[in-house]
Amino acid sequence: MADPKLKEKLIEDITLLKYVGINPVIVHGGGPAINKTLDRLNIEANFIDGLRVTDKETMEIVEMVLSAQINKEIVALINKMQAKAVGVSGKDGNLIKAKKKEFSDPEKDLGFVGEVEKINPELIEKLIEDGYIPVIAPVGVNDDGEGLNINADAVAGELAAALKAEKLIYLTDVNGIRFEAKDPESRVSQLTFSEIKQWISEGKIQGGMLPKVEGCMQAVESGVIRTHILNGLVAHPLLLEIFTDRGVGTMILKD
Ligand SMILES: Nc1ncnc2c1ncn2[C@@H]1O[C@H](COP(=O)(O)OP(=O)(O)O)[C@@H](O)[C@H]1O
Ligand SMILES: CC(=O)N[C@@H](CCC(=O)OP(=O)(O)O)C(=O)O
Repeated sequence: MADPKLKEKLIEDITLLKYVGINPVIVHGGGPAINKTLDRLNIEANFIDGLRVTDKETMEIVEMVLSAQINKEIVALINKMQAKAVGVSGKDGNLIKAKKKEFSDPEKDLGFVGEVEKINPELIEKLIEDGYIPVIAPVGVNDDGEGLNINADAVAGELAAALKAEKLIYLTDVNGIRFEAKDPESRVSQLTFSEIKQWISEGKIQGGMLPKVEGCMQAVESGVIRTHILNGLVAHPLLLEIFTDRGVGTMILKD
């Protein structure tokens, strides 16, 4: 999504899906954009296990960049293409009820980082019914109405499960899950739950790929029929996956 041309092409394909009767729901991230703004403000970005350490000041930036900047950029692009989009964060309609993410190690405190407690999908269902493409920023809300920063992959998995989506598709910067993370030729077209658990324990799946496979497994357990991890850096990944038999990316399956 950092490449404006690729972003536009992708959004075009999403509007095409809507046009032919499929109901896409977009969950976006924005880690690099948050880092850029923090850098401009001379605030240091810190991560523990791939999650951003989010103090109050950082949370203000996270919410601003995700909900106001990235979200509205995507919404405006869709609307420009004659489709209808509405952008929301987890605060709207209590869409993403969240609680602070706690760790067994009490030394580990990420501040305003949350995990999903409950998705209230009614608002999204209503928007779909009315012909809109919902665009969702991964900010949750706690019981006190405070925003919590949640990994976008985790939100997408939870949301697909709550919506009983037919498909969950993660777009990333590699051609799928690989036996050797750095070797594109070692991509596998399918991976089962037990293989995933094995690969995680052997360190073959790690870093940013972890929340994606976890999201896929959770979605499948909740009734989502197909889950995929695809390369967002090639042309038309969604169309290839949905409308052709070409095996792009990796599909996650139950054993
Ligand atoms: N087995 C694996 N196969 C492919 N990529 C992997 C694997 N294990 C870890 N990764 C890493 O996961 C990254 C994708 O996650 P991430 O950087 O969070 O992407 P995004 O920003 O698209 O969500 C890849 O660039 C790769 O470095
Ligand atoms: C808790 C946590 O780390 N939240 C992420 C939310 C955005 C995100 O997930 O963006 P990407 O998909 O680009 O990584 C963050 O602050 O960067």
